[in-house]
Amino acid sequence: INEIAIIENEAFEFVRQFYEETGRPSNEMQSRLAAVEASLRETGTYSHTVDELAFGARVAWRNNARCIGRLFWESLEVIDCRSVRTEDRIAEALFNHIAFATNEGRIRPTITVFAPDSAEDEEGMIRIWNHQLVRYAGYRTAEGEILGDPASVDFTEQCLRLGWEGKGTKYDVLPLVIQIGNRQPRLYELPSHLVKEVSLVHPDNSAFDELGLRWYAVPILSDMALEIGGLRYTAAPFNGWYMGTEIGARNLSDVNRYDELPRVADAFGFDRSTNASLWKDRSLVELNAAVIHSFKANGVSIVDHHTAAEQFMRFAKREQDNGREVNARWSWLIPPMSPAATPVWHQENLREGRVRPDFVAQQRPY
Ligand code: HEM
Ligand SMILES: N/C(=N/c1cccc(CO[C@@H]2CCNC2)c1)c1cccs1
Repeated sequence: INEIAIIENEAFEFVRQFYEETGRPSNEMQSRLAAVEASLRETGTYSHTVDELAFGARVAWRNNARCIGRLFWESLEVIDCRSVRTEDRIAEALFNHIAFATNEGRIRPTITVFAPDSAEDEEGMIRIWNHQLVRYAGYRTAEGEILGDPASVDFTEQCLRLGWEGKGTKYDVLPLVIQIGNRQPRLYELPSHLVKEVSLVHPDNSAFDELGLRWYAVPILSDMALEIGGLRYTAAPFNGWYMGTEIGARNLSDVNRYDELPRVADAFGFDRSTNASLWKDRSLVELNAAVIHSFKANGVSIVDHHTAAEQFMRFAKREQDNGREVNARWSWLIPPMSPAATPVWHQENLREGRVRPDFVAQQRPY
């Protein structure tokens, strides 16, 4: 019973926020509140209207303390797939998400929302096992080395266990793994024409191009839950565009990721015998410059960390002007490269609290 009371509190708070923030009449709010209460009493759950769902997804983005890209929260494209109930049709919807969001490179921030874990005719919770819809495999080799992305080793081993066979290259795109309830998870290879990738080249140094570095165009997070008004959407993949440092200062440069800084340094002839040459810093700058240059040259949306930081400051100001508190975690909002050279670094009064709607981490399904 108290579980229903908790859902009811969250539901009423969300419905009130929806009607007030969108300027809908209060008499309509009252009748909506009564309908939600009746549904909770009869079935222990309720359903969002399409407008409530879209508003909730956008506000969840606006609320997330760790996102630097929130200036554009109102333009999120919301695809309602709550009626899609088979693995095959979920896979089809995910293919459509990739194509729609990629948009030939003019990336559209998009979320596809599948049924919540409390849906009435539920056949079981829907989970996408992938961390992101597009990501590279990581293989532990016989010599104890890792080929590909070390961050993907566990998931890759699950895919192999479930019957997938990778090509065994450094940049193998992983399959989708979709599970409903505790049924056998189903695997779906991504059609290659859907997966846009960017080969990384440097504007001033062709020796860099010989490194053969590349990355995929669109980051589509698929393992977080979207919580709105007491309902939990356990499969709600969402994408924006990349901030360059994610690829250049973490994914390709972390020692426990692709660890490419030594090879970048050698392509520029930096002195790697001493820290004092700042060869790692020089390599980070050149690698990140190559990422931004290559994405733009290929017409793929990307934002540099200075522009992204300025956009966040504009977002924070606009929220304050609208009388809303900004939910923010400083340690995530500063970029991993030249953080003190961005205005976010010097922003003192950033606070974080528990807000809803929001995106939340969920337990790994494997
Ligand atoms: C439009 C361009 C966007 C940019 C440039 C951007 C940038 C970022 C960056 C750099 C991070 C930190 C990631 C990390 O350090 O690993 C982040 C976190 C996050 N972003 Fe955004 N974002 C964008 C759009 C979105 C959208 C559309 C959503 C959801 C609708 C979203 C939700 C989140 C969430 C939930 C996190 C925290 C993830 C976690 O806790 O692991 N972002 N964003
Ligand atoms: N640019 C992005 N970057 C990320 C946003 C959220 C999470 C991540 C990856 O998070 C991993 C888990 C925690 N750090 C790495 C990356 C976006 C992905 C989806 C929408 S925007």
